[in-house]
Amino acid sequence: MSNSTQSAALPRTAMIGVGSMGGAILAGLRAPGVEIELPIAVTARSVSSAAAFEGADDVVAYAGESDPDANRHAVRGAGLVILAVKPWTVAEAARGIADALEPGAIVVSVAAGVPSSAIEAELPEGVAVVRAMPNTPSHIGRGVTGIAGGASAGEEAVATVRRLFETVGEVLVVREDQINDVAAVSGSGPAYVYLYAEHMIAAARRLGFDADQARLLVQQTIAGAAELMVRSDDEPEQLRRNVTSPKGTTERAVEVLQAADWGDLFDRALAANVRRSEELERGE
Ligand SMILES: NC(=O)C1=CN([C@@H]2O[C@H](COP(=O)(O)OP(=O)(O)OC[C@H]3O[C@@H](n4cnc5c(N)ncnc54)[C@H](OP(=O)(O)O)[C@@H]3O)[C@@H](O)[C@H]2O)C=CC1
Ligand SMILES: O=C(O)[C@@H]1CCC=N1
Repeated sequence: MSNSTQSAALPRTAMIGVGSMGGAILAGLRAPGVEIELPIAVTARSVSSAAAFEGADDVVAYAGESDPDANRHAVRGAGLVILAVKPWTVAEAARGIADALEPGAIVVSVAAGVPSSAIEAELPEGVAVVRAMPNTPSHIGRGVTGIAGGASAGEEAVATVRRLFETVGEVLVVREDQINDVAAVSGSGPAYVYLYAEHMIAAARRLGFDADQARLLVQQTIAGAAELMVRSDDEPEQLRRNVTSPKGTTERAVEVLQAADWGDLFDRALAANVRRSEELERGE
């Protein structure tokens, strides 16, 4: 990797689809201090989604509903193109932009269950395809993204995509056959945390706290515990033991929780997630 690849501003970037995930990456890219050639071009299907960017000087938005060539307009002049549409529409989106892509463009797909080969089949020679599996905390620069180059992607393309996702959090380069596992752990992971938060808030309310009180107690507990885990050299198990005084109150609650066999529960949940990626790969 050359020094210029490491230090240069990110190239002009187009984002095809700017919903939950595309929007989170975009928010991270628009944060102060991120060096990227502007404007970032984004597309949505509906006029109402694109209208959210009216008046922005760093983003230009197109809507397929009013402009059938929206995606093609967006990718013109872009060195990086992020496909952030639903998995079952990725191949069609790639086909639609194929002849408008800049030579040497890098196409990054964040879709679950869409192999790079399926995207490469729609694109001209010389376009590098990289898979990425980010997560929504990218919105605040705290994402984690697994990336894997397809057969068309050389080291430099993977390095550029790495720099892209490093602007919105941490990056792990993996083999493409590990992307489904990344989706199961960290791509979907925030949902598991929010599910835990939902249940803790509901349980706190049943103890008698009002909605604001319950939200404050649970939100700050999760945020504080997560930040402590990130900053500490201790493993989560030790951090748990630090809370669990012998013969104390935590011990009793943890005993109840452990009885639910979380190991088996998480094995089954992650396996179900991976199976869904495999179904998507088969077009189901
Ligand atoms: N959500 C997540 O946490 C994660 C999602 N992913 C992947 O990200 C991808 C997008 O998921 P998500 O963001 O949740 O989905 P959303 O439904 O939130 O967003 C989809 C976006 O695509 C737009 N869109 C639909 N069709 C087109 C089209 N033909 N051309 C341009 N834009 C179009 C939609 O526009 P409109 O708003 O007008 O409908 C919307 O902006 C999926 O492939 C998913 O696997 C990966 C990791 C995590
Ligand atoms: O639920 C999904 O399919 C996407 C992929 C990972 C997170 N969200």
